[in-house]
Amino acid sequence: MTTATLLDGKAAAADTKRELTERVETLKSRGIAPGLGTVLVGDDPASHSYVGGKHRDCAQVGIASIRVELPGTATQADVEAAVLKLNADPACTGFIVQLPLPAHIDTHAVLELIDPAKDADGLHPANLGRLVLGMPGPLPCTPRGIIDLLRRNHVPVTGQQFCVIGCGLTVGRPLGLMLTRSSEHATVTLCHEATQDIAAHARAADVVVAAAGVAHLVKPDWIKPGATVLSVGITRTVEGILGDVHPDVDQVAGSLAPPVGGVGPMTRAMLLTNIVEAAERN
Ligand SMILES: Nc1nc(=O)c2c([nH]1)NC[C@@H]1CN(c3ccc(C(=O)N[C@@H](CCC(=O)O)C(=O)O)cc3)C=[N+]21
Repeated sequence: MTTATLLDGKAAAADTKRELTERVETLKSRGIAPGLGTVLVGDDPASHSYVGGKHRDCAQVGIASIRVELPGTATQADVEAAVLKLNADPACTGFIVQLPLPAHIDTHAVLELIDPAKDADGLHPANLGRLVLGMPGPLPCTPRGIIDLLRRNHVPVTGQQFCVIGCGLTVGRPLGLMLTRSSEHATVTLCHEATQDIAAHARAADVVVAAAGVAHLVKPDWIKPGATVLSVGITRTVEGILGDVHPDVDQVAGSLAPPVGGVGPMTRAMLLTNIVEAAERN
């Protein structure tokens, strides 16, 4: 039995960061200093580790970073005040509010307060609307990272059949929108909790994207031999990180993005790309 070719997100992210370092130099020579802001609420260790990674990335490519941390007891008004402050801060050219926010916070109200021109996640309603309309603007980082990872590995997209499992705000939903744009023109089946026979949809696909957050959901017999598979969702257990794709899928797939070192590093690289592009637009 053969094993799938690795879709190496770490290597692709390193290439992206090299390209961005040059663009940041050019911006600085024109007197523009890009700066990423992050708003982190509460003390979830995973969120702290992600945000820490984002600031390390910024330092690598020469982007300044502004870190705002609020306690888990922060009120709606506290979180909204932090957003308004970054909107007004000229040193911050783009920022994100790390999700998920604590349950007592109205996430949509917070996202809607972000200045759309500083929305580094592409999750403001105006920017999601621009995506639907095919207008230029910041794009959600994980779907953008998925498409870029496929492109850098010469995996065909146009005309291909995609099965996207999970239709959350940060991955599945915007990925479906991006893949069906005229620049990609893929055919997409978006599956979710109420889908009957997800396995049958997956078996019909040239590319399967698993972003449901259910450990080992996608089994080897769900995959058409030679298909491309991306394991995006993760579940943290005491034994370690489990992806949405069962490890034995490696024996059937043609290429595979693993749950660690796959799409994650590309998500971070696309955040930097959004920051640089926003600075270039202004
Ligand atoms: N407003 C907002 N925007 C996001 O983009 C966002 C978010 N909130 N909340 C959480 C999810 C998750 N996410 C990841 C980013 C990088 C890795 C990543 O770099 N992972 C490393 C491993 C890191 C580890 O060990 O945990 C890897 O795959 O090699 C993972 C997950 C961004 N998200």
